Amino acid sequence: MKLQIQGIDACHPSAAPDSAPAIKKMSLHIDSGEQVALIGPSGAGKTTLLQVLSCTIKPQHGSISLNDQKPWALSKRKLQKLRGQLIVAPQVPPLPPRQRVITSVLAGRLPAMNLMQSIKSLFYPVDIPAAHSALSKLDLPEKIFERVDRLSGGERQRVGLARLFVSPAKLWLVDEPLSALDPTRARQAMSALTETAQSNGITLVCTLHQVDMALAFFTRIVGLRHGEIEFDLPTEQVTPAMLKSLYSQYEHELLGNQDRELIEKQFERAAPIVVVNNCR
Ligand SMILES: Nc1ncnc2c1ncn2[C@@H]1O[C@H](COP(=O)(O)OP(=O)(O)OP(=O)(O)O)[C@@H](O)[C@H]1O
Repeated sequence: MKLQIQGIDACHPSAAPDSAPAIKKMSLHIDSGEQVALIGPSGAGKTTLLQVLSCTIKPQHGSISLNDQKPWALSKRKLQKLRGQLIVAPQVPPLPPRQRVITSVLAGRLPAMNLMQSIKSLFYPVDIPAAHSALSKLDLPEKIFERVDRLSGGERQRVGLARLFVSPAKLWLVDEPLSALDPTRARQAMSALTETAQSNGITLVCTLHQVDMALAFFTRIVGLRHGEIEFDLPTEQVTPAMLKSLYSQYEHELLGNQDRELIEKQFERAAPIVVVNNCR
């Protein structure tokens, strides 16, 4: 799916009336099948941008189009149909506690279903092989019939990501997919997401706090700060100086607990990290 925003201002519906827009005069074009990482300090507007792209937040100014359709000019029914062509993976997936993992995973198909199909699917999870295959990509197939409230935080996050793999959507909007994952699992998940998206021609837009992951797995990086795009570049053109400027006054977010020299070396690395696919 192709995305285009032009001169967008956007605010959260619950924001104070006098607050500055979370997204300011932003323009961005993303081609069908592209994989883009959104990085930047906390509060930069990454999640808000995903909400604008998912047609959850209506911009105050500017225009947006998805596959050349202007969502906010569509009828309710057509807007719903358009939303069915995309899927959002929030940072904390909304998983009903007593639900089985299989049902939660297959819920990835709900946005593309009508009401009757959705209700039926909640009671009769029919496609066990698809759920199993999706969970296997994240090394979690043995939990397929487990209850969601018996999973760890990282396992829940992986269930939320497994939804993407069963969805027919052509646009994946993924918010902080690695926040509850250890480094090995994080690489495994990132590898599964980018490889599956690429082989299925899916457009992937993903917010990340882990800059090294963004540099290792994405070909295009958009740096956001204070609701504006500070840079939008092919990964190989992103320099340590740009990253320092993007995170200036927020260096703790960039460096975390790692040594500055180590992370600078990571920025300079051109080749992707070697991914361990089976880490059990
Ligand atoms: N539900 C909300 N209601 C009102 N304002 C909000 C809401 N969510 C975010 N904001 C504001 O919008 C701005 C952008 O927030 P956003 O969540 O998009 O940033 P972010 O870059 O995703 O941050 P983080 O990395 O911490 O998730 C911030 O100033 C924030 O305070």
